[in-house]
Amino acid sequence: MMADQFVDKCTVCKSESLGRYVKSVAAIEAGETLLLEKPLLILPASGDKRCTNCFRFAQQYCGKCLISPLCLECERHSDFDCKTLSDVVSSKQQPEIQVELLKKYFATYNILKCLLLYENPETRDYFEKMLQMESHLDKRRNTAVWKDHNRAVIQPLIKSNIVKRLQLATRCNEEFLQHICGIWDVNSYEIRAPDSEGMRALYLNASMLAHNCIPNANQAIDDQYRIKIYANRDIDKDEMVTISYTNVLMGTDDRRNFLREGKYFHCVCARCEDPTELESHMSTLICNKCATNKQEGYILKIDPKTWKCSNCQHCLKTEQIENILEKVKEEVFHAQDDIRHLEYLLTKLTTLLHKNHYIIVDVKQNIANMLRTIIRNSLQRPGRQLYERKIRLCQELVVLLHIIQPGISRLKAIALYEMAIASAELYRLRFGEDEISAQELQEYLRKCEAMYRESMRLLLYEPPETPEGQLVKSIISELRDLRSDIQILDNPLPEHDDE
Ligand SMILES: C[S@@+](CC[C@H](N)C(=O)[O-])C[C@H]1O[C@@H](n2cnc3c(N)ncnc32)[C@H](O)[C@@H]1O
Repeated sequence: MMADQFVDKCTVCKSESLGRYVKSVAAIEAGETLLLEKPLLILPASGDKRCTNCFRFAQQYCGKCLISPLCLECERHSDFDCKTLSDVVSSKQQPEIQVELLKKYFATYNILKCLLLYENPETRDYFEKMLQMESHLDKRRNTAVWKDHNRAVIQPLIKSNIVKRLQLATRCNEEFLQHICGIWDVNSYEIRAPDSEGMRALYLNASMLAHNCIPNANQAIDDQYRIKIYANRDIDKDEMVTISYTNVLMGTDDRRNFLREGKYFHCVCARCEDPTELESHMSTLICNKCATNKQEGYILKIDPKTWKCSNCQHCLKTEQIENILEKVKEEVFHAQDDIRHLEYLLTKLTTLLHKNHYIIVDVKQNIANMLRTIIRNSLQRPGRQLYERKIRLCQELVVLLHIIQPGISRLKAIALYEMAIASAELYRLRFGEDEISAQELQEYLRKCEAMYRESMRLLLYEPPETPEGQLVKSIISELRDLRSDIQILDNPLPEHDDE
């Protein structure tokens, strides 16, 4: 449970607008580890009931304390938690603990886990540090999320009488419990559960990093739920160290909404403030007036209410754009899982949206994923068009990622890896059909080798026990095969003389 500190090159500062944030006090090189930290606590995602011992889905309760959720395979959980809770639950003191209420509103257990940090003298300091985290209590007061927590967690917890028996009893009023709920909503990281679904983890130090949509640091979580923060580019002395709280493949409106609704701030980073999103055009529409006149015009958001063509100055209201996007999203939804339909839609949408628009990128990602499955599961060798299409999609994604994730990027590494696999297969196929010479094949395979190497370079800083870390092993094995092919092409076997 020990919380590890940031390296000496980082320090925690405070400002009016950001609260606490992390800054570099010396130059940092791309790839340098800035923090490796164990979680303070892991909790299920909202609506899930997970085993408090192993985090698989829970089907029963601990036979001793009666309220800790467990899976069918786990019989025990933390000795301290179990003893504290069973003492409380089995005590004859009045008013009686409403165990059934706690079970019915099982999210109450998440807050109990936080309160148990205080009960345990060994973790009490961590609990107090947790309380210093930002909860945006005032911005959340009486909002839908506040009311939800009140209904499903806080009131049942208070009515169950359990908090009255804890050492924290006098502090455990609605406001205090809302503060803890807010801390989790604002500061927790989404992590992968054993079944690959999501759960949440809280880290005392990693929670202090500010957000930027083009961050200079990446986060990675290993199989023991430790978080690693590393620089994704060189960071100058006195720069703010930032990570991204959002998905980089979302458009500005969606990123800003996510940050406003979940993290309670308005992002003013370089990407959000630029209507072209640093020329990536991930939210740009095509001006059909200009297109009719065979001109190129891009419709960009120039203020919260207006979108304007960069060429003919034609304006649209934000509601009009929202209606267009709503319809497009519906069409995409109906085309799900049908690769031909998605390809058709893509052709249709490119007259309406920029080729890098986030909806187009999403459709392309869907197609690329389906192609991966088709290529992998084909009994016969898949047709070359499939490989060509896959390569093109990966190339386009890599070009886009150079703009929106310019430094060390996991997504770029994966796209390069998939591009290298498909390219090597395609060139081998073309060689097999006598379409390219041995020398050309060798040149192409060398290009694939360069892609694999670049992919590996981008994944070097990922902890080995993550899917991306494991990918490095696959790349090494692919590289070995590739090099052996290149070598054979260098020294072809002598022609077999049949006579
Ligand atoms: C995970 S916490 C970061 C630590 C927090 N500043 C503190 O003092 O505990 C997230 C909160 O930090 C602030 N924050 C982070 N990045 C920000 C940014 N780019 N602009 C404004 N506020 C930001 C917001 O208040 C946000 O809800």
